Amino acid sequence: MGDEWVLWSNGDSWKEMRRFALTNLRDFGMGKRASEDKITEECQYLVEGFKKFKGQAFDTTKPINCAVSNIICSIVYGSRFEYNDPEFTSMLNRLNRNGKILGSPMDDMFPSLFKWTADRKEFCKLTDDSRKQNLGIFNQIKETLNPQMCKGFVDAFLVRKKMLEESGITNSHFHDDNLMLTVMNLFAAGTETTSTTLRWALLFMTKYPKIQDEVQEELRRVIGDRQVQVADRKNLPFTDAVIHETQRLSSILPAGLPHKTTRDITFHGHFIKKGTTVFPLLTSVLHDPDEWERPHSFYPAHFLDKEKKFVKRDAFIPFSAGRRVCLGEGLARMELFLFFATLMQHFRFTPAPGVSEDELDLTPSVGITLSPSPHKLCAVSRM
Ligand code: HEM
Repeated sequence: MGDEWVLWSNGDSWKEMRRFALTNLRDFGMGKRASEDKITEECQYLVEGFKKFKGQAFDTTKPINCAVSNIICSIVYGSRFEYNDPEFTSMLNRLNRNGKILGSPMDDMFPSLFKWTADRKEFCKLTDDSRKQNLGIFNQIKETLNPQMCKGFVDAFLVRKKMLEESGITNSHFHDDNLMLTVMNLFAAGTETTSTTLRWALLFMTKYPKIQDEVQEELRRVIGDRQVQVADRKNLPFTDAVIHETQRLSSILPAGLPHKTTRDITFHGHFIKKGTTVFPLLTSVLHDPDEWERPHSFYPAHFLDKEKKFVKRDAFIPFSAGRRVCLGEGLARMELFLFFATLMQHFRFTPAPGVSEDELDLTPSVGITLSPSPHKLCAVSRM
């Protein structure tokens, strides 16, 4: 990844922005109740979106992207979008295309050559369009800004910026560039990852109908027809194990995000010079044959003990670990659980007519994340 695209930043600016994002995301959505309400509300829109296909085969990408993205939009901007709003769809289309470009081997491994490619030009144009669109949204937010009633992250940032300016502080990290960078990073980091994981989960359920049966049976027995809640998770060990196994096997960010060493270091006997770019290969842990009984199969029992109770595994690190661990882990886990369980309650997922379960292809398509190859599924209503 070219240096200037590194997610977030380093040093004091990173520290301050990460702290502010965590506090405010907690206030506007990552706090358990607020985000649960937002996701629950969005679950209903997603179910309606799926119902529109009346059991016919369709590509799940768009409705899932919209639902997931709406959670981050309501936290960041303070409101959600309709799935067919052109402002929203253009935002998502640019994000998807840039995800593909950023995941190309050229960008990841040869950033200096990437600078000269046509993809790079397209990437810059799309990023510029997103910036302009965000500027428009920020201006609208500024017009109605009420410091006593912040609706989302952007409001809170603008209020803090104004407060610092009024007290004469001119060199703070709360400037327009950091607002733009943070909002674009939250939007990118919070959409494609969770949405791709959900699409893998539905594909696995379609390919392995007996596992789908077991999830639906557990949901029927424990929840019935009512809306599933985060508090139900502890009573749904099989469903929880299926979600964890989806994240483990799909390993959507196989090489994590690149980091630079801040000093010379010897790691496992290898000397690494200060300033070296390091890729933490998450897949080497998520698929490690010394850690997992069936590293390359979809095997939810990895996360169940003999009594079929859920068990945590140390080698489960799809969100990475350490100081730079995914900032949105809590939110992502909540989204995955509520969206997945709700979809399982409402629909039976089957392959498109004429396609057998065996024919469903699990070869990933390479982009900034590893996503399922293009495919269609039928969502047959169960309620
Ligand atoms: C299934 C969903 C997700 C997965 C698998 C995932 C995974 C990751 C990984 C592996 C990293 C890199 C950590 C490192 O640098 O070592 C990361 C960073 C990050 N993620 Fe996530 N993520 C997910 C969802 C989200 C969501 C919903 C948000 C939105 C709030 C988010 C925001 C971020 C941010 C801001 C960073 C950069 C943190 C920093 O550098 O301080 N992620 N994520």
